[in-house]
Amino acid sequence: MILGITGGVGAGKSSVLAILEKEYNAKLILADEVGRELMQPGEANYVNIVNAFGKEILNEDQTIDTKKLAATAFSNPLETLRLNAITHPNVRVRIEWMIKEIRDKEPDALIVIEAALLSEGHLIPLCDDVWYIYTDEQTRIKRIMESRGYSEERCRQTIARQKSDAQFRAESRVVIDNSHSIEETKAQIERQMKKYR
Ligand SMILES: CC(C)(COP(=O)(O)OP(=O)(O)OC[C@H]1O[C@@H](n2cnc3c(N)ncnc32)[C@H](O)[C@@H]1O)[C@@H](O)C(=O)NCCC(=O)NCCS
Ligand SMILES: Nc1ncnc2c1ncn2[C@@H]1O[C@H](COP(=O)(O)OP(=O)(O)OP(=O)(O)O)[C@@H](O)[C@H]1O
Repeated sequence: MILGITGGVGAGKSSVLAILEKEYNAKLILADEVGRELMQPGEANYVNIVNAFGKEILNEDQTIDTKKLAATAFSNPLETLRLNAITHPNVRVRIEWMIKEIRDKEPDALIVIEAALLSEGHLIPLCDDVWYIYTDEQTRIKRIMESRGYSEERCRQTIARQKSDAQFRAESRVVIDNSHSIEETKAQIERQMKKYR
């Protein structure tokens, strides 16, 4: 079965993934990691990104400077759409390949795809179920400030740029509330996993 995991920055997606891997032997696919891999020179998205955003985004060694790309691509919504239109189709194709590879070795594997942009990347149709990892905003901000040293202002800005709580809920079937202890989150995961047995 394929499970999609989505949610905003610092909501606890990675923490839930770690539990699924350790306790349920899940095979993990991280969409952002796939996206970054496909931006490397010689990979499927490299040339199109450089053509769209210019040689100014390159490092001296010709790799893409992700900070420069982010500054241009996230400067306005149209540029973001442009980047997503270039990257998402190949990300999806690569993820479909990864699923096939996992299933060739282990037909009954639990496969988990993690993406904040699960719906934008057209990854929801690949999933048998979708979980939204929810943490109340105040707790998220506190955790991100502590773990990543971001200012409160930067946390709020990032959250504001992402989809709203209502949007995430609308595209998911299950809500995991990670606002409390990790043990409480584990118990919710266990309840869900029991339903699939
Ligand atoms: C463009 C990339 C390389 C920039 O990486 P970098 O580590 O420098 O920055 P990071 O991701 O932390 O983002 C930098 C800043 O941009 C903002 N930002 C990130 N993503 C988005 C977005 N989609 N829309 C608006 N702002 C965004 C962040 O809030 C942050 O403040 C990176 O965001 C990336 O790889 N994006 C594509 C990922 C992808 O294809 N995922 C697959 C989804 S299906
Ligand atoms: N239930 C919890 N109790 C306390 N701390 C938690 C809990 N869940 C997650 N955290 C901590 O909060 C921070 C953010 O969690 P995590 O990295 O899992 O979020 P994320 O959704 O993967 O974020 P991003 O999308 O930015 O990668 C981490 O430092 C993590 O250890």
